[in-house]
Amino acid sequence: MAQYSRISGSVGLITLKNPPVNALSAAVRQGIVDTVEKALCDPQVKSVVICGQDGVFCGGADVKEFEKSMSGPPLIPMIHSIECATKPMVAAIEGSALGGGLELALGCHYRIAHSKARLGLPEVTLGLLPAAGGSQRLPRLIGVPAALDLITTGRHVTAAEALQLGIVDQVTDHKTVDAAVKFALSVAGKPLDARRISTYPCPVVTDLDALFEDVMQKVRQSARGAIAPIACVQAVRAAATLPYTRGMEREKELMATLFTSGQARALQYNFFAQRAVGKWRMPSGARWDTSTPRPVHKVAVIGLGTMGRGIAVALAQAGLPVVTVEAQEKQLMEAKRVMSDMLKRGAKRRGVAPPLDKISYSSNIQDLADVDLVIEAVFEDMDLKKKVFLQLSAVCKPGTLLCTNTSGLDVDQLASQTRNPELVVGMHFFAPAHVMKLLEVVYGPRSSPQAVATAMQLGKKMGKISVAVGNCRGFVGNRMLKLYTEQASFLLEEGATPDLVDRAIEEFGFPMGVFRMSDLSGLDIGWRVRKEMKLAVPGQSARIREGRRYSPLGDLLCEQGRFGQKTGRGWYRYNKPGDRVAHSDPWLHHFLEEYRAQHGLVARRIDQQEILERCLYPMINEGFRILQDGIAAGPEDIDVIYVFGYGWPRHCGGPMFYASMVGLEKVLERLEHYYQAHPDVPYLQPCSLLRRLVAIGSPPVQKWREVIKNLHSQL
Ligand SMILES: CC(C)(COP(=O)(O)OP(=O)(O)OC[C@H]1O[C@@H](n2cnc3c(N)ncnc32)[C@H](O)[C@@H]1OP(=O)(O)O)[C@@H](O)C(=O)NCCC(=O)NCCSC(=O)/C=C/CCCCCCCCCCCCC(=O)O
Repeated sequence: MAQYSRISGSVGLITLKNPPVNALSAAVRQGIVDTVEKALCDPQVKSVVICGQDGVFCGGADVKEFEKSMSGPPLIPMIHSIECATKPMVAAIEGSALGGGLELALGCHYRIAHSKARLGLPEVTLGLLPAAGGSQRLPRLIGVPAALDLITTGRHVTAAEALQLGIVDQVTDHKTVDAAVKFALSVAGKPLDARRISTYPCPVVTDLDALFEDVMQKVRQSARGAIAPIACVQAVRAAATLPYTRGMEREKELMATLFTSGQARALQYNFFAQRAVGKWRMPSGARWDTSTPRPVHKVAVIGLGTMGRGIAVALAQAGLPVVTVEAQEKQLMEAKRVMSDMLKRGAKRRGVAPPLDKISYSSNIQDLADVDLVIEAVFEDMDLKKKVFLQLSAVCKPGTLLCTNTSGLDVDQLASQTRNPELVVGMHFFAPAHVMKLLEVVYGPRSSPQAVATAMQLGKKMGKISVAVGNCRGFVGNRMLKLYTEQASFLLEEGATPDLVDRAIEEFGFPMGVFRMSDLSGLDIGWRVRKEMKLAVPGQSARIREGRRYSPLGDLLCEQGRFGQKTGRGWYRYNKPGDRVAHSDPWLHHFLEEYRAQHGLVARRIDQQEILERCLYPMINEGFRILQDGIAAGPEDIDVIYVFGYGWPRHCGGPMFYASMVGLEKVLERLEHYYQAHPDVPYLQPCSLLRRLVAIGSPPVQKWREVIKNLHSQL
C-alpha cells in the first residue's frame, strides 16, 4: 500500500509501504494511483515527494506476482500519469531503487538520492527487461552507451555514480526525505515540460549501427545462450531509433516474449533459491532462526597453498584480522608476496586502501592460541589433516571453531581428532576463493547448530552465498561432479573426442567444457585421490574395477605426465606449460584410437543430445539421491551450489530446476534407457525419489520438499 500525508504546508508525501523492500505489488500500485490522485486534487499541495518506508525506496516489481495472473493497476500507465502530473513529483531515494522502483523514479520530475543508495535496472538478471518504460527513458536521460551498460548487465550503481551519469539530480548525506521536501518546495510552480524524460530526444550517437553491432556481439558472447540480454539491446536500440510511443510498443513486444519464457522462470526461481539457502535447516530440526552464531573477531588460516591464500585474502577483504600459518618458510614468504599483490589488486579495483595489516604471517601453529575460528587448508590428505586437527585442538582456546576446507573428505573423521567435535564443520571454498561466490558449509553428525550458524554467518560476512549441507564423500557439488566427469570419459571410450564433448557442454551454457575444466584444475588431483582409494593402479588399464565400469583414460594421461595446463599437455595441447589456450591435440585422438583398439571398442557417432543426457542426467539423478539421503535440504541448495560453484548456466536454473523443465518423466525414461545400455554403471539406475515424483505427477520443484519430508517420515 501507499500512505499519504501533507507536510511543510504544501508538499504531498507519498510513502510506499510493503516490507521488506516496498516491492510494487498490486496493493502498492493501487496505493500509488490513489495517493497521487489525492495529491493532485489537493489545492494546498504544490509539489509531491514519493519515498519508501524503512529506508528503502523500492526493490521493483513484486517478482512473486509474476507467477500469477496480473491484477491491479498496471505499472506503465501509473508511471506515465506521474510524469504527466502538473505538480513537481520528486523521488526521495534511500536504500535501493531497483527495476520498477527506478522506473517509477524516472517517471518523477526530479530524483534526490541518499549517498548510500544504490540504483539499477536488474531485470535482465531475472530474464526480463525494464519494461515499465525503463528501456526507453534511461537512454534518453543518460545516453545510449551508459544505458546499454546498465540495462544489459543489470549492475547497481552508487548514488555518486548515478549523479555523475545524470540519473539523479542531487545526493545527500542527511535525511533524504527532508532534503527532498526542501527541494520540492524550491521547485513548486516551476515549469515541468523540460523534466519529462519521455519527451527528450535520445542523445545522438555517431555510427549507431557500429555501436549496436559491437555491443550485440559482446552481449551474445557473454550471455552464453541467455535471451534477455539480447532483448535488452534490442529495446535500447528502439529507444535510440524510434519515437517514444513506438519504442514503448517495441519494449512491450520484447517483454511479452521474455515474460513467459522458461529462462525467466529459471532466473526468478534462482533469485528466490539464493535467498532460500540462507534459511538453512539440519535434519535434527535445528534451523537458521533458532541457532545463534558465536562471535568471531579473529580468524586463522592454516596452509598457504592456492586455496589458503585465497581464503585469507577474502577474510581480510571482509575486514577480519587473520593469522596465517604455513610450516614451510619458503612457501610462507612466497605466499606473503602473492597475497600482498592480491590485496593490492583487489583494493585498486574497489578504490579502497589494501588491508595489508589485517594479515599476519607465521610458521608456528602456537600463534593460533587466541583465534575464534580456524580454517584448515592444508594438502588434501586425510592423515595430514588429522594431524593438524589434533594439534589445533591442543593449541586453540576452548570454544574455537575448527573448520576444514576439504573438498570432499569425511568431516567427522577430522572432528573425532578434537576435544570438541561439535565445534568442527567443513567450509568448502571454491577456487579462486577470493573470487568465487559459493561456500559449502558442511555439518557432520556431531556438528552443533551453533557451529553451522557461525560458519554461515562468516560466509555471509565474506560476501559468499553459503549453503549448509550434510557430510558425505564430495558433499553435494563434488559428489555430483564425479559422475559428470566419469560419463565424459566413457563417451571418449565410445567414440567422442574432448572437443566434441566440450562443445556440447559449452553450447548448453557452461563457461567451460568438462575436459577444458579438467585441464585447468589439473588431472593429477583426481589421480592422486584415485590412487589413494586404490582405484588407479599405475600400469593397469582394466575397464571394470570394484565390480563396475571404470575409465582409466585420465590415469593413463597422468602416467605420461599430462596433468593439463600446468604441464602444457592434458586433454588438449597448450603452446607452453601454464598457457590457457587449448588446442585440439592429434596425439590425443591417436591415443584414443589405440586405446579403443586395445580394448576392442568400436567408435560410434555420438550426437550432442546424447552428450548432454549422458553428462547431465546422471548428475541430476545423484541430486535426487542427495535429497533422498538428506544431504541437501531442498533442490534450491543443489541448484545454488551448481550455479555459483560449477558454472551451471543460471538461465537454466540449476540441475534440479532444469530436470523439472525438461520433465521428470523424460529424465526418468532416459536414465532407464542408459542404465539398460550400461548395466555396469550402477548410478545410472533412477533413484526412488525421482520415481516417486514421477508417480505422483511430477509436481513443480517448489513442492519437492514436501514429498521428501513424507518420504523421510515413512522411513
Ligand atoms: C537489494 C534488495 C532490494 C534488498 O537486498 P537485501 O536487503 O539483502 O534483502 P533480500 O534478502 O535480498 O530480500 C529480502 C526479502 O525481499 C524479497 N524480495 C526482494 N526483492 C523482491 C522483489 N522485487 N519482489 C519480491 N520479493 C522481493 C526477497 O525474496 C526476500 O524475501 P524473504 O525474506 O527471503 O522471504 C534485493 O532484495 C534485490 O536485489 N531485490 C531484487 C531487485 C530486482 O531485481 N528488482 C527488479 C524486479 S523486476 C521489475 O522490477 C520489473 C519491472 C518491469 C515490470 C513491467 C511489468 C509489465 C508486465 C508486462 C507483462 C507482459 C507479458 C504479457 C505476456 C502475456 O501476453 O501474457
